[in-house]
Amino acid sequence: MLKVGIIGGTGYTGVELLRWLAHHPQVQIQAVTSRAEAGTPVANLFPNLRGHLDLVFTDPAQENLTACDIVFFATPNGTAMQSAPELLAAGVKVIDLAADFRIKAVDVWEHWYGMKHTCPELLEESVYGLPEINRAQIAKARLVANPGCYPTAVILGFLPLLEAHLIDDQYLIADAKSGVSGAGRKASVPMLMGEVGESFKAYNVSGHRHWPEICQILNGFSKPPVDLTFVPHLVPMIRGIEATLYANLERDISLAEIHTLFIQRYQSEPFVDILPPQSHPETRNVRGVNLCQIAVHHPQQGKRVVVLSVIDNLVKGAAGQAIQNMNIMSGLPETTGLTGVALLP
Ligand SMILES: NC(=O)C1=CN([C@@H]2O[C@H](COP(=O)(O)OP(=O)(O)OC[C@H]3O[C@@H](n4cnc5c(N)ncnc54)[C@H](OP(=O)(O)O)[C@@H]3O)[C@@H](O)[C@H]2O)C=CC1
Ligand SMILES: CC(=O)N[C@@H](CCC(=O)OP(=O)(O)O)C(=O)O
Repeated sequence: MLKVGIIGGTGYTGVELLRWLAHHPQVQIQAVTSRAEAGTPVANLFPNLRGHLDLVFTDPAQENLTACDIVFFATPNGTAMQSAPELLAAGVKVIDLAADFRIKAVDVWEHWYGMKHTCPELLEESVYGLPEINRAQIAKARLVANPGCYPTAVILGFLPLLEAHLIDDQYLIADAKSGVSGAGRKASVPMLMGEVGESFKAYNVSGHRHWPEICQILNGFSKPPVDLTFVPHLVPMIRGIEATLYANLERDISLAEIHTLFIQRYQSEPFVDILPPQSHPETRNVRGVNLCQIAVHHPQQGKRVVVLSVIDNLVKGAAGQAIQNMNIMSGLPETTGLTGVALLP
């Protein structure tokens, strides 16, 4: 059994980790922390876990996690970097759901995250935890940087086209929409029902911190670096991300051929599902499951390809992908404890 610790168990990604790990056949949760709720039984705060978990939140400052095999950080940016070096030195593997180890260039990270990195020496070693591109490195990693939610949806959508050099990498557009759980569980006025409900807006159009993350990964498949415009939006739903991706085709190609390219690229990926051409993926069809559904379009058979990509931000965009990474790092079948069907309606 894998001994697992979770730092930040009261947030949305933390409780999502608990929901999945409570029934993971190879996991024993050793500790789950919260500063504000230390001493509270987990099931008191989250009654959906009653009967599934018999744990009490503990104070991270009092918790010794060096006996764990793996520790998940489901904490704000800038938290995992404070304790990761000590855990790694004790032989504990670390999966950070935040962004501390996602960006390789420390100056870029410090610019976008507005703080000093406390262990830049770990940036080279950390592995970007997107199994669809980095499976072999994840299997050997001690430190995994779980991808951001928007980057997961956007990268998986553009990837087959860039790998096949089918599109102009100097003109990429990602128009993405997220539900409010993407902003976390902490109270904030802009996330109130009265502010978000019955409304729809773009935000951070001039620059969102996921832009350098997406570019860093896409640049691995492009020379020169990609020119990407990324525009996030907030929609009045709780879970889900829909990314509509636009690119210009470099040569004549039919929709059937583009579709075949996607099918072949992801044919052995358990958590990427390519829908029939011209489908319209819906966030509700991936709600609560570790899955990215993608469909391709070729409007008017013109020069533009449009890719639609949906995920649940808390599952394939966070906790589910983190458990997928844990399975790979531990030599377990990748789908262990991660199967399920989305709830409709
Ligand atoms: N929500 C989403 O869709 C996604 C989130 N992420 C990332 O995952 C991380 C967690 O997100 P989310 O669950 O939404 O966040 P929340 O704000 O909902 O939860 C944060 C958790 O971290 C704990 N925490 C806060 N500060 C500290 C600290 N200094 N030391 C230890 N624990 C701390 C909080 O509990 P307490 O204060 O009681 O200790 C709480 O349990 C973030 O970095 C986020 O960017 C990534 C992908 C998607
Ligand atoms: C709707 C909303 O606010 N979404 C968040 C992104 C999600 C997130 O938590 O960011 P990471 O994936 O980098 O951890 C935002 O735009 O800041």
